[in-house]
Formats: sequence, C-alpha cells, structure tokens
Amino acid sequence: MAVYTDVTEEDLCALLAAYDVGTLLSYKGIAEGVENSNYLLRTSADTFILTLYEKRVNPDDLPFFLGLMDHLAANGLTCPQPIRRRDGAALSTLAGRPAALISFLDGAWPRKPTAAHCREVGRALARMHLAGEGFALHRENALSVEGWRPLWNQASDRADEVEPGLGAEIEAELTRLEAAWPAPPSGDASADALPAGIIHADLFPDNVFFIGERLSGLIDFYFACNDLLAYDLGIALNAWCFEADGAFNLTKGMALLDGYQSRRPLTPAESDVLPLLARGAALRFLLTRLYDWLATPPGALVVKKDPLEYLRKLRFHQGVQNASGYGLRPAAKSRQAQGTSSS
Ligand SMILES: Nc1ncnc2c1ncn2[C@@H]1O[C@H](COP(=O)(O)OP(=O)(O)OP(=O)(O)O)[C@@H](O)[C@H]1O
Ligand SMILES: N[C@@H](CCO)C(=O)O
Repeated sequence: MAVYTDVTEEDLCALLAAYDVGTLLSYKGIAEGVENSNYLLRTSADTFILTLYEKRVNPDDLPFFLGLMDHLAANGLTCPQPIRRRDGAALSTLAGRPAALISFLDGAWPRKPTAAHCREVGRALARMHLAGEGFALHRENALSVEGWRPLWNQASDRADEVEPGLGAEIEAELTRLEAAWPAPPSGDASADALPAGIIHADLFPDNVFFIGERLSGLIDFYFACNDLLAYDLGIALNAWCFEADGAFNLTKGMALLDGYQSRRPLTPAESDVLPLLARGAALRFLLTRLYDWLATPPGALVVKKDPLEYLRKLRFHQGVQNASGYGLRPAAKSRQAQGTSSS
C-alpha cells in the first residue's frame, strides 16, 4: 500500500479550515500507488484526494506539477486539479510533508486493458501532448538517459541477486543506449528534429481512469517533464500492450498508435526512432524497479513491482527493427481504418 505518512483527524481538520471545502466527514488511506501517500476525503461539500509528497518528489518541482494540472485542464484535458486554499496557495504542509488537496476524478483504472482501452489511451496521450503546448514552466526529465547510470550505479552490485547475469545484461544495454540516444531537444525546427514538449512519463493503466470503455481522465502527473513526445509513446507501448505472459500484443499496439495518430500524426523521424525510445523506456522502468526492489526493506507496506517484467519487455524491443513491429501504420491509413476524423 502507499500510505507512508499517517495523518490525524485533528491535523486534517486544521488543514481543511484553510480551504473552502466544507467540513470533514470521513477519510481513509488509499492502498494503491507506490510513490506518494494518498487519502480519500469526504467533506460536507465534495470528495477530494489529499496527496502527501514522499521521497521521490522534489518539493521544488511541485509548482510545475500542480501548475501543469491547471494548464492541461484549462486546455481541455480531463484531469484532477489542485484546490486552492483561501489564501490562493495550492500547496500546504501536513505531518511535515508538502501536501495538496486535489479534485476527485470519477472512474476506475482498467485491470484488464483491451485494444479499445489502448486506442482511447493513444488519443488521450496525443491530446495531452497538444494541451501541454504553451505551459510556461520547464522540468528536465530526471529519469531520461542521463539519469539511468547514476541509478544503475546504486543497484549494479546486487543485480545478480535478482537474476544471475542481469548485471552484465543491463550494463551492455545501458552502454548501447547511451551511445544511440537522440540528442536533447534543441528547439531546432528542421524536418528530422524530434518534437519535444510536456510528457506524462508514467502513463500506466493505473493512471488512466475509464467509465466503461470511455476514458474519464488521466491522473498522477508527478513524473511529467519536458522530453521527446515520442518517448511517452514508448512508455505507453510498454505499459499497455504486453500480455501477462510477456508477449507483445500487436492489435493493442496498433490501436494505441492509431488512437495517437488520430490526433497527432507522428513525423517520419519519430517513427524511425520509436523502437529505440521504447527500448529506453523499458530500461528506465527496469532500473527504477530494480532499485526499489533492492532498496525496499522486507515488511515495508508497499507492493514492490517486478523488475524482470521489464527485462522481458526490453528483450522484445531489442528484436524490433522498425515501428511497424509495434503496429504503426501511416497516419492516413490508420485514420481510414478507424473510420473517424480526429474527434
Ligand atoms: N484525483 C484522483 N481522483 C480519484 N482517485 C485518485 C486521484 N488521485 C489518486 N487517486 C487514487 O489514488 C491511487 C494512487 O494515486 P497515484 O497513482 O497518484 O499515486 P502514486 O503513489 O503517485 O502512484 P504511482 O505508483 O502510480 O506513481 C490511484 O490509483 C487512485 O485510486
Ligand atoms: N509506473 C511505475 C511505478 C510508478 O512510478 C512502474 O510500474 O514501475
């Protein structure tokens, strides 16, 4: 579960007094998630989420995350929004942690994603990339290629405890990706420049809510940053399009990419680089999961995520020659197949 920090009813009532949100009726910790502590709050006015920001969130980044939610919502994306205090601030302090009260989003994340879900996710991801345009704040991706080796250095000694040979395999892959990774976005507008902007960077099924097969919104923007837009697609392909037995599901890949391209067609340069970016995305989650796997003490109240799931995904990407291996087809064709316009 992810409730690292306990809060008392007394502290909570004192906190809510700073907001115009009615009085507390009930609250409970939310077991899901691994990063932050989340509480579901019912007040006489509405339902809210209270998030206390934990270890991996740098407090200096909070204005970016909270401002981004406001910006995306103002530009038509359905996502939670920070509730302002009476003094206008979005951030509070509770139990010694930075904390924010966030609007509650209806829906539930899909436990068994279908191709229809994947198509909706592709659309929503493109919408988010477009809605992010014009956001004034900037945040480097701390978990892009430059961040991988420092993470690896903290886990490499013990990697073979998780699987014999894992250390050598990661070292070789990291070295290859460091050499091949595209240069950081430069603002260059040439045809082969890769489009960059605001990315979600963690668009896993547990961060996308649906009501039936209709997507009701995206949550958890706490890894969002500025990076290559197609890298976000690489992350989403990893998170949504593999089956439990480790096989890549081409139908889901096609649906996700068609959905994306119905709103934002990929450039030829993005299509070319997608296998590399998907491969890097697999290594990124392999490394963070491996680090957490080794660093989380036994008995900690959090469900550890399996690093080896991402080793299997990484090996799949190593064999993908071009983006058609994920189901990518020319934007016009994918639109015809969907029989939709860009609505
Ligand atoms: N705005 C919201 N509306 C409704 N439920 C929410 C909202 N924000 C969070 N939740 C609930 O809390 C859970 C955990 O939230 P979130 O994914 O933000 O936590 P996290 O610890 O940052 O997780 P992750 O491991 O995905 O990074 C979600 O799965 C969802 O059930
Ligand atoms: N989505 C991440 C955990 C949250 O950072 C993972 O599945 O490894």
